[in-house]
Amino acid sequence: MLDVRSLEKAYGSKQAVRGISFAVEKGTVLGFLGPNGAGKSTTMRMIAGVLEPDVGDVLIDGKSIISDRRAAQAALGYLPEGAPLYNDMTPPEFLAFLASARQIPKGQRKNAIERTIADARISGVLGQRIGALSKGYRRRVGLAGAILHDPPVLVLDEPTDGLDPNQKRAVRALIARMAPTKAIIISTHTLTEVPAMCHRAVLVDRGQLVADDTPEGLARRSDEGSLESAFARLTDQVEEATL
Ligand SMILES: Nc1ncnc2c1ncn2[C@@H]1O[C@H](COP(=O)(O)OP(=O)(O)OP(=O)(O)O)[C@@H](O)[C@H]1O
Repeated sequence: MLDVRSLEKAYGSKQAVRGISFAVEKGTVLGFLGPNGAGKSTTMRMIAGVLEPDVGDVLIDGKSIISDRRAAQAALGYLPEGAPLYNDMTPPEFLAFLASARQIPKGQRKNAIERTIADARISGVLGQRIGALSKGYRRRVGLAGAILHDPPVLVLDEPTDGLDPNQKRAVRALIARMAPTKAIIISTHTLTEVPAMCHRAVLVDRGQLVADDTPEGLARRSDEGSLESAFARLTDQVEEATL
């Protein structure tokens, strides 16, 4: 359902992504892990079609993000890092705006917005301006925007960032509910939530993929058998290089 092929991206002389490939099938939640600066957000932005790769392509539901971008983006929901939102709008105004931009048929918009408000658990803040919401609620409104058109592929850059434990649990539950019918990629720095949330984990380091395994398989690659120690071992050189 999502096919990431040999992506490369440089910012000037900085090679941020150096040939990343992986595929995600329907029913899979993939944790996209790596240290700060590993290239996760850059890769996710290329998958979402907001940043053009220097090399490579991404197929979303069979459509190329390069040569058939509109069709590919129609099959994709993307929550960017620190999601940009329209601060003067209320959440329903924002969702109505997106429903129109996403060309959801007029007769289906009300239902889509109501379903999304319930799924993202934002019914308590519908009358408030997005700019006045707490960070956690803004994150959930961003998530609502990503799932409004019920896309088969979701790319979520740190969806639980800034949420309190209850909200984190609600987002994890929402992802679990959506998982059987979608291919989902989630980046997170909270390794403890990976086994609970993800079927597979891809670890990137300095722009390259260094592991692609189940969370349990990844954890077994360290002597201690924990995800934290496997993460440290597999990305160790970067830690030393930056000390
Ligand atoms: N717009 C940009 N211009 C120049 N360099 C950039 C830009 N965006 C990212 N980089 C660099 O590219 C590399 C990869 O950054 P990226 O944000 O993709 O990493 P990340 O894995 O998402 O990191 P984090 O976990 O800190 O969010 C880093 O070295 C970063 O400094």
